[in-house]
Amino acid sequence: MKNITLLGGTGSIGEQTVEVIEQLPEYRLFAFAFGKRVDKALGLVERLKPEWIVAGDRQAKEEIEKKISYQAKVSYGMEALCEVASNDQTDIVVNALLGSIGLQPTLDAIRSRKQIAFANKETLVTAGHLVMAEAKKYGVDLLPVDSEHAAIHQCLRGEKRDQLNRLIVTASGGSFRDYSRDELVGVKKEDALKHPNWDMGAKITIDSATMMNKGLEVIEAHWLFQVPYNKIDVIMHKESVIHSMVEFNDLSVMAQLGTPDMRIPIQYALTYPNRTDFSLSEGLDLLKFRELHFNELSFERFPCLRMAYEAGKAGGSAPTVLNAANEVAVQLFLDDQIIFLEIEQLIEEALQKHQVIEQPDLESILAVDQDTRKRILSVYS
Ligand SMILES: NC(=O)C1=CN([C@@H]2O[C@H](COP(=O)(O)OP(=O)(O)OC[C@H]3O[C@@H](n4cnc5c(N)ncnc54)[C@H](OP(=O)(O)O)[C@@H]3O)[C@@H](O)[C@H]2O)C=CC1
Ligand SMILES: CC(=O)[C@@H](O)[C@H](O)COP(=O)(O)O
Ligand SMILES: [Mn+2]
Repeated sequence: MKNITLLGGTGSIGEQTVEVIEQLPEYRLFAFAFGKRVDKALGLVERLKPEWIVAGDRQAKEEIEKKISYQAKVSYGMEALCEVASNDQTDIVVNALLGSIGLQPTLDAIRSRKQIAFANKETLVTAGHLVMAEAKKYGVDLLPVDSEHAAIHQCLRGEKRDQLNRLIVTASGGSFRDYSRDELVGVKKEDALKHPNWDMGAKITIDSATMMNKGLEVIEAHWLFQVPYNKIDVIMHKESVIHSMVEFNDLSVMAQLGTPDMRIPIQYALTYPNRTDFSLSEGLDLLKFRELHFNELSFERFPCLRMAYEAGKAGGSAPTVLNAANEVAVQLFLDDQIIFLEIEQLIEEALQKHQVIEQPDLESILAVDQDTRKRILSVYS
């Protein structure tokens, strides 16, 4: 039996992870961490009865403690998140947290040599150099849950890394794929939240619409697969059937295809290196699509993608600023404090004002992250 600790259990990936675990007889949910959504957490923990529950704050802890129908250890806050991610009983940590808040629990899970199923891309964007150095030191594999990275991971299985030409990451185009720059001016939040192919959390759905999601994924791919930015291409593929591709030196291209259902890559990461039957959705029926489309992505139309490449190539603390500014700007948009196009403006300004620190340590990363957020928020409070 494998004990799973699920961080971000009330989220879109978290809830789908619970559904996957319910179908896997050799796996049990040992611990469940969430933020503020107590009633959602309650419904999920009552299904799988984890021994340990970690809430985001004291209020959520006290509330869930009162409502829960069985005996469980309940704690709260960052220290508890790190403790649960690294404790002896955990075999696999699923990091489905949203945002750079996932950095410290990830480092602690790595240092305790846990298998990690990794969805929390912001952590790799904010401090990829620290995470990968620790992963190397402790011999831990980060098994990608993000669909593009799960695809690349599968395309690379058994291949020699020095025979890789480039990664080709696919992008759906998000909610406003066919809009011109002018048409983006008056877009509504409700429309931005309608992703054409995936049902996901609010933040990543907005990231898809700005194309920052693909930018974050380029940086995530750089770190996970140790590939330089000039060997990572992005291509628009509106159907999200091909999840990504790898080109090798003999010009063979490997692609991974599948129904757009995140439970498939979640199960892949949990069961790796095995594959197990999957019964939660229908297999891919290419005849339903008949045609697959591919288009160029322009940096003029999608400046967030340009900024992500630039920040990734600049390195040091630049991606930390990119990520923190994006997290704050998206939240301001979701809170109706800014319009859609101001998201990219706030990020651009934050990057321009920042003096890049080379090889920042954890303390510097955390300071840059907080400072970026504070500077932007000071204008809106
Ligand atoms: N959704 C998807 O299909 C995909 C998501 N990803 C990535 O996976 C990650 C999660 O995405 P998604 O599931 O959509 O996000 P959601 O917003 O749906 O969920 C985020 C989770 O993180 C928890 N959380 C947030 N802040 C804290 C905190 N301070 N302490 C403890 N828990 C916290 C939330 O708790 P609560 O809600 O209770 O406050 C929630 O459980 C992101 O990095 C995203 O980019 C990658 C590929 C696909
Ligand atoms: C399901 C998943 O992995 C998301 O990151 C998805 O890729 C979003 O789609 P786009 O960013 O391509 O619109
Ligand atoms: Mn993705």
